[in-house]
Amino acid sequence: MTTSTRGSTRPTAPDAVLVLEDGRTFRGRAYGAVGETFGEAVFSTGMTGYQETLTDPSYHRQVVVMTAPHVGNTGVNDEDPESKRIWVSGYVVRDPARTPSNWRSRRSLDDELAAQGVVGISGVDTRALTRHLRERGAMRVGIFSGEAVADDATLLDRVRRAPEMTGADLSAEVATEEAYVVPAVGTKRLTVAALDLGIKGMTPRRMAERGIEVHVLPATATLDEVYACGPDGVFLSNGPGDPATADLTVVKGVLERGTPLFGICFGNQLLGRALGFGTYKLKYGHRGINQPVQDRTTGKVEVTAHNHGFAVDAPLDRVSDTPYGRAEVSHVCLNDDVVEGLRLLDRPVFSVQYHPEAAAGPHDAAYLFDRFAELMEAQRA
Ligand SMILES: NC(=O)CC[C@H](N)C(=O)O
Repeated sequence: MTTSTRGSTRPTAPDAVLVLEDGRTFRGRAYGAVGETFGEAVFSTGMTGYQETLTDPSYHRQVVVMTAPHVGNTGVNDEDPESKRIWVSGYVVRDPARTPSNWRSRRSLDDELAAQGVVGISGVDTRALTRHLRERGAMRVGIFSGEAVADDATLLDRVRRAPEMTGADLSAEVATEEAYVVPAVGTKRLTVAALDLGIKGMTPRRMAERGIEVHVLPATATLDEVYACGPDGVFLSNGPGDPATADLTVVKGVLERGTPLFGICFGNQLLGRALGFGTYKLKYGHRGINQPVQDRTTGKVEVTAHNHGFAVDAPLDRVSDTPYGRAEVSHVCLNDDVVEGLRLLDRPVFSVQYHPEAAAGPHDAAYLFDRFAELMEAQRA
């Protein structure tokens, strides 16, 4: 490990080009690894927390455009990653830090991206690119640098042959292969079985801090495997891909048994589908750490972290009858009225579309982990 925090944004980095599937191109310099990459172009409005974004498994197969103009200022540390590696398939920034500076910094972001083989591009007018994605919607993209650069028509053809996000089944590609346990901090109060569909590291930690022992299970775990640890509750994690592709057998099995259930993001979408609601692709999604959400059970507004491109299609104005009892939309995004949470009225089951684990992000929604613990304790009593 190098302890140098000097910047290494190479003044001589090769030319790079970003090609969107609708034919628009942006030119810049290679940032991180030199080569080529493909994915879905999405933008994140977070001004801090780039390490948490890069290592969130939900970003698998997405090329993330940062709207904050300066990226990499605090370098890369060993404490903030949300998983063992960077998952974004590409990274787009305007003006990378030349000299990262922070007491925790170990390396520059440029070096880290290169070491992990992540192709990026800098020097892009990310404002223009973001406005384009807002108007036209998230779409496929390719980044090409060094020897991968060719004429625009050839590159465009390759972008158009890359797989789409709609219909992508990706959880098993990012989830743990082996089950593991995150022990409770202090006295153990409860046990949770957490289905890893692309879980962020902070999520089991937030539960552990509340005296919960978390058994993290592979995405492919069966219902018997979920119940093998004798859980007080079941957790459905965030994750990449299209929720319409997910197998709902375990979720439905948990709902039938009436076990307390909490889901985040992909987990909210799976719960929604198990209840009989549809999911659909948003035009350009919500990504960032400054999204206003209202908790309709208390009326309170919270500022929250988001990363979702799909959403649940459930009525905002009435209670719905589902195979598992009455359900309602518990949280809503104040920017666009997108469903941000669901809850059952007759069973200890709820979920949110955003990220109460707050890594990185505001901590307004931490109460949801307390709510989960209270539901499990009430069920036990
Ligand atoms: N963070 C997540 O869990 C994302 C869920 C899903 N892949 C989406 O884009 O909506």
